Amino acid sequence: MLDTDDDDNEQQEEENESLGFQDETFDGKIVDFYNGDGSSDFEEEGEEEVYYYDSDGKLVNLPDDEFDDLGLEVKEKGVPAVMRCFDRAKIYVKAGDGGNGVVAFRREKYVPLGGPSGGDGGRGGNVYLEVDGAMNSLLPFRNCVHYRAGRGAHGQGRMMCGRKGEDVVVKVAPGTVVREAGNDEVLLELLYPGQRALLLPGGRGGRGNASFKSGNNKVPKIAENGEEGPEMWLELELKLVADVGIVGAPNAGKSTLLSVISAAQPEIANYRFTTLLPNLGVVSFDYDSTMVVADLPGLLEGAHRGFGLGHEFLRHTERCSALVHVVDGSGQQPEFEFDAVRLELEMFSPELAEKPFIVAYNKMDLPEAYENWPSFKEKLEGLGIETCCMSAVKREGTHEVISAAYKLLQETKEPNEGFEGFEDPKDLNHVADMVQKQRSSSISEFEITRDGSCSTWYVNGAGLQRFVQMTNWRYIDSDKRFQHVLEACGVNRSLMKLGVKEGDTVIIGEMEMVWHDSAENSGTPNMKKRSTESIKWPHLK
Ligand SMILES: Nc1nc2c(ncn2[C@@H]2O[C@H](COP(=O)(O)OP(=O)(O)OP(=O)(O)O)[C@@H](O)[C@H]2O)c(=O)[nH]1
Ligand SMILES: [Mg+2]
Repeated sequence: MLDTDDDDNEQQEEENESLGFQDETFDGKIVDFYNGDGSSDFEEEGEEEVYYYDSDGKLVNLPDDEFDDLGLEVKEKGVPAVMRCFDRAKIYVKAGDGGNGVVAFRREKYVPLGGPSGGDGGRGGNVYLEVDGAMNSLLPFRNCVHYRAGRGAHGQGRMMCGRKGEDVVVKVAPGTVVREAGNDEVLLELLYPGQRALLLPGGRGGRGNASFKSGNNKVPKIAENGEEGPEMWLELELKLVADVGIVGAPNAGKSTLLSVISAAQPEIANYRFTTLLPNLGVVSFDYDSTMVVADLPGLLEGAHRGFGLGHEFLRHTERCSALVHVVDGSGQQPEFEFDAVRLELEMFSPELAEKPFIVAYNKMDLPEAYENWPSFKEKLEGLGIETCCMSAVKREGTHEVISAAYKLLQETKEPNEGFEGFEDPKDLNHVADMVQKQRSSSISEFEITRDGSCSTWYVNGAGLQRFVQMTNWRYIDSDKRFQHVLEACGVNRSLMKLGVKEGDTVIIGEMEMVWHDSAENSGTPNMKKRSTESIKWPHLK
């Protein structure tokens, strides 16, 4: 019998550990932060200390104010991986490179001088972000982090242009906020199923020699490389789009309420933290009036310090217009439980605490809840808080609760507040427009810097770097065109003004060049590649 108990205990401990419960043996006694009935062991023993996990994972106690001074990050501790990953993700996206153009000449019987016929390369594939209504988390990004669009096919003879690269469509959940990694500025808010944003346009295909034909040069032996596709690391953050959020302590009956009022089937069980990820349900009253309700994980006293599941998930309520606060009436002190959860909401964000809410006193079918109800009601009504009682399991009073929530919603809701700008699908492409604008910057905009030893010059300019990258040095005429462009856009002049000397190194984009004061046959200043092979400069981005 004893053995079985021990086994059971061990199993429970393991479960708790994986769930992030903060029961821990400390100084030989069991410390339980929260007893589930609104009381805590510290209080019963008259202790005021705060316990936290230090860097070695040991439980230490500290007075409250000193704890705050420490600024410790304990939130993530013990939070299950599934919870940590479902609403934040970091992904890499890259648009496809353009295909290369080719040099070819038409050779045909009875067509003696067929002329250049090298086709252009195909455009690289684009990267799109699309809202998938069936997704409710960002968990798929745990397994797949890199998204690359296909490269365009190379051009071919007979004026044949290359095929366009395959697009990549990254599906995200409704309510996903997109930022560039390391930058707080929001790039996109993807709210409604079906919304699609062009994020990165594919690289342009390189031109084949047919495109270079001109009156001066009727047999051009030149073709371009395809343009490299832009790349980016993105940070995705999910903020669920719901009208009403159900909050409350663990095991209060939040999921049961959602299952009764909507067709959602969240997991319901008689233990704390059954719900680890928020669930959404659609409540419909009649044909036109529906509202989306989110059932959130349980909130504990001390959640802002990382107790229980922490309170990170509360940001999903930021888009809710109203809250339903479910209180377990069968607990020993429902008022205490109510206050503790309210305090956590306030600590998370003052705006959240200011959202209109109603209190749903649950489990009225149990005698202890029934007995406590009058005093609870009296206390909250004294504070001017709207309170309803219900038994979610027996489906009694739930309609009143949800009707009251709907009424609150009607009073407060401002449709799509703050996101009107993104409603127009054209606006969703503003990131792509920005990337495109950056890429098409003029080659005459550049800046010249010089390193400490004075013999290396760096020419920086997006347009110029792109030109260097697209120059295909295998073709004879490329070098000539390169020299001509440098001359025309003023790089040579600027370098000479700054005092460049024979043999100095000039770095443009990924290319390393050597400066010559006068070229062998022309007598004009010139730059030559360091070797016949293109030398990629490793430190430059
Ligand atoms: N007697 C009674 N039990 C209820 C009632 N509502 C919920 N329960 C029970 O309370 C337990 C917890 O219910 P859940 O709906 O999982 O509670 P929760 O608030 O979602 O819990 P977490 O997800 O763990 O935070 C389950 O065993 C339910 O059957 C009720 O009105 N009366
Ligand atoms: Mg639940």
